[in-house]
Amino acid sequence: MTAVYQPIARLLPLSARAVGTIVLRRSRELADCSDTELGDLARSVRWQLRERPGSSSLRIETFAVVASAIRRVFGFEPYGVQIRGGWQMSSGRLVEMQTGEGKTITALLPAAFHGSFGRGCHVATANDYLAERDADEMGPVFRMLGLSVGCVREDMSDDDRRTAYHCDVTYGTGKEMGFDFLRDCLKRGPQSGDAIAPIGVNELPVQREHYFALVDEADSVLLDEARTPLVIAGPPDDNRTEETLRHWADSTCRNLEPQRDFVIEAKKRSVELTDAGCRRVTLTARSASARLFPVEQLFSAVETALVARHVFVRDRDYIVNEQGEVEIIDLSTGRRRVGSRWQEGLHQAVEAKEKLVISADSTTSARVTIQSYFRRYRHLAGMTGTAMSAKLEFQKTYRLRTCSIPTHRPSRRVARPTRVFIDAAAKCRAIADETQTMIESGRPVLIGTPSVEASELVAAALSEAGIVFSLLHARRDDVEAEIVAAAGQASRVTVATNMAGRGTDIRLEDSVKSAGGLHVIATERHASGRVDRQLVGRAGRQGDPGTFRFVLSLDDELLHRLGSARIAQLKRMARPDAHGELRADRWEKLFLRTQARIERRDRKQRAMLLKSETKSLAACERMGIDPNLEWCDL
Ligand SMILES: Nc1ncnc2c1ncn2[C@@H]1O[C@H](COP(=O)(O)OP(=O)(O)OP(=O)(O)O)[C@@H](O)[C@H]1O
Repeated sequence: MTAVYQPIARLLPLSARAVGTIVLRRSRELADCSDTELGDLARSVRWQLRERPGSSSLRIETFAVVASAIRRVFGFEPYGVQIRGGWQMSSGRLVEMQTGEGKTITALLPAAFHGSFGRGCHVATANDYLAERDADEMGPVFRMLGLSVGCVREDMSDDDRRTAYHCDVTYGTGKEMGFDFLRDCLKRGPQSGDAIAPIGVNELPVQREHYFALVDEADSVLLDEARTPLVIAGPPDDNRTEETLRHWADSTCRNLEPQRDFVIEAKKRSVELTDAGCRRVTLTARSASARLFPVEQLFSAVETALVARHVFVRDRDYIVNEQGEVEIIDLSTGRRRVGSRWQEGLHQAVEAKEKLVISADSTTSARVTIQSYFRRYRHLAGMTGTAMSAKLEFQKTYRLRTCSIPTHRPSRRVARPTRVFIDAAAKCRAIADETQTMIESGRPVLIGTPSVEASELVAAALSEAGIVFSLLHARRDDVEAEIVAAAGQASRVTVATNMAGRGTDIRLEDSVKSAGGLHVIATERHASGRVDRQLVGRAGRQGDPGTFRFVLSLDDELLHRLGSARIAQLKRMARPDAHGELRADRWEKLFLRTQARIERRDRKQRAMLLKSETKSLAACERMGIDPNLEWCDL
């Protein structure tokens, strides 16, 4: 009978390519057996694997069984390159597979393999939409093999979370998993020392051991999000004094003048008061309660208020939701970071600027960096379309070796030459013209913008040109799945922030494929080149036709880091044509150089965070205390 495991006689050494051939051959042999027989075979292989976890023959059989289940559920079998990618991940590698090559299906192979050991396999993705989508769509494959699947979401109760983590395979965002780990640390309490008993102590943890994590969109989860540690806030400080201070600082900073009273450090996103500014602050009238603050605290509050007013922009860095709360927008994903708050009074300063109720400033109870959270896993693997450029960082930080998997079919994605304009208005006009040309030929267009604010600017230009479009950004995340599902229809125009730039699979109608596929217009270069490559990777997937173009301007957010004086100077030097267009061959380099500089700075910032974390971990280890709990008196 086909559904009986037969060890493969001669196995090693085997190349990943040969593994692909063997797995496919074996999975085709399993085509005749019933679903029940396949499930029984999966169970029997699983028990044997627990006895002999290192057996390559059993791993191949597991892959063949998963490949067979994929064919039954989706109607197609995995490609040889997907099996190669899955094999590398099951061996603890980080795999670069081009955008649209089918990484979600590929992940089933290593996830089912490691999920077989009954110790939990965590599939960490970049956002809730992807986690839920993948758990729903991939669930039937795991269930056919007798493996349980769960998904952790932000709004879940502890009991539901515990159930999800007790499944063989658990989907969720990297952040949510990190926060669950921290909440478990708080429940456990410090391992030694006279610490204050935490809230919820003695409750059961929700997570089990950290056995295997497979990180999807690995560069976003492990690098971009790793610049800020995950923090759980403790009990708030007294709020009345805070409120007085923030309101006073906000009204004071309105009377201060840039350059004379304060200097903005655009690169560091900070503001410093000059001597004249300090004098002006000291002389500003204060209410009785504001007089209680020492002068240094007043300076610092005014500087924070100035940052809130001049550096942080509504609808780019944050939105104000219907409940009148400030919600931070993650610049690399374009999504709201629910529950996240800026520290050191900045959140309150933004609330004062927006005339909202000032929330209490919280203290920190527990924290962990993304780096040290994922280094806890016994086995770590990952996949993304953009890994090779950060290969060294992955190796150094996570001890992850990166390998690149070729595409199944040659890519038919074509880059159209970049266009650069003198200002945002000229750029938006050109975007509207190009969109009009594309929709006339029956092609859908995806216009990627870096912020809610920028997407509304483009939207206004399209409306003016009479173009109908759908808008997707952090304030409209409830209609995300609907908009993405329609984005591949003929002549459909979608304007989206980075939310649609990663992971989204825009499926094309047949007529669209013959018209030339999806056209992506990237309206700015992002602070990271990887994010740009992800956005243009929405076109030309799975060997489909597709094109993309960068349309930039000297008003772009990326160039703000150069400072307003330098931008004004560049504009004076520029020689635009009658439509405001510049010679891209000369100007594109400016964008690429600025981007490279920011990437270097971000890399350094992550390295520094890891260094300081490593030091404090070593100190905690020497003292035998839990390094994630802040109330421990170090
Ligand atoms: N073996 C296969 N045969 C046919 N279609 C496939 C196969 N594998 C995946 N696909 C399809 O390819 C499309 C792209 O898949 P998916 O979104 O997983 O790509 P991806 O590599 O994760 O892309 P991205 O990097 O943009 O997230 C999906 O519609 C999926 O159903």
